[in-house]
Amino acid sequence: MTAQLNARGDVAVLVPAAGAGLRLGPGGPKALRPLAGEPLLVHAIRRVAAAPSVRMIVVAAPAAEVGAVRELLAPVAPVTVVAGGAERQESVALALAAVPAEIEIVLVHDAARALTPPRLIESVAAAVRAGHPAVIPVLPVVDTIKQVGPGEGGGPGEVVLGTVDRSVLRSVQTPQGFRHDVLASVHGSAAHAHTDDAGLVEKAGLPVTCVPGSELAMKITRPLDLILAEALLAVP
Ligand SMILES: Nc1ccn([C@@H]2O[C@H](COP(=O)(O)OP(=O)(O)OP(=O)(O)O)[C@@H](O)[C@H]2O)c(=O)n1
Ligand SMILES: C[C@](O)(CO)[C@H](O)COP(=O)(O)O
Repeated sequence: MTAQLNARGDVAVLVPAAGAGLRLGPGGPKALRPLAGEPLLVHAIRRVAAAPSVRMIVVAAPAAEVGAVRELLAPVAPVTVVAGGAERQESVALALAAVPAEIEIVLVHDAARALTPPRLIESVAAAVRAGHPAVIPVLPVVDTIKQVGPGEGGGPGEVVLGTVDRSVLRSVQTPQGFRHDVLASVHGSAAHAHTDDAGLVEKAGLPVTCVPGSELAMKITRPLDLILAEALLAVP
């Protein structure tokens, strides 16, 4: 049976959580590492489940942890847990296969963006509901961005080839939202690896619409991010 939250919701949220977390340093799978005493995945799922549009959550867990993740999340929210794959894209495809056809809006959301507020989930879902086939939350880029290449003579070090106009660049977050048929079609025909799901939609020539992202949706990637996330949790 499909685990359901709000039966009147029209959104399924896929939560890829099968990554190793290599950039976080030694330890278990990232989604299961603690933040203020609870696994990152628990923080993430609690916030997803609090978004009123969400009818179903599918978590892609590390293959060896499927049972443990089911037990961990049982008191948090009704979730479907599947085994993830070797790459994020594969984990998303495996989770997508568990979503029934009648759910028309599918969001893909990293477990690593554990503090994403429910209102961002709602705003992405609303934009898909309004007719956009693919929607991403974005933030402006704050650093100056340089394009670099190998130095002369192929020696060590890089040299700057140019400065990119940052006013046209955006930092991309999750959840990314899609019409179910669009996401299924681009994942079904994906020939190349992409770092996000919207990349597959772009490749298929469909428009991807941006909505304002949130600083709270930061991706916990490196050790400093855990410290920042803990500080953010302490903000009333
Ligand atoms: N094979 C994979 C790889 C990643 N992910 C998930 O995709 C999200 C974004 O990935 P990232 O934050 O880069 O996590 P990791 O791949 O675990 O990080 P690293 O590259 O440092 O190992 C995470 O929630 C991660 O668990 C996944 O489900 N399956
Ligand atoms: C999907 C994503 O979070 C958008 O910013 C990001 O691309 C995932 O990062 P990864 O390092 O490729 O897993």
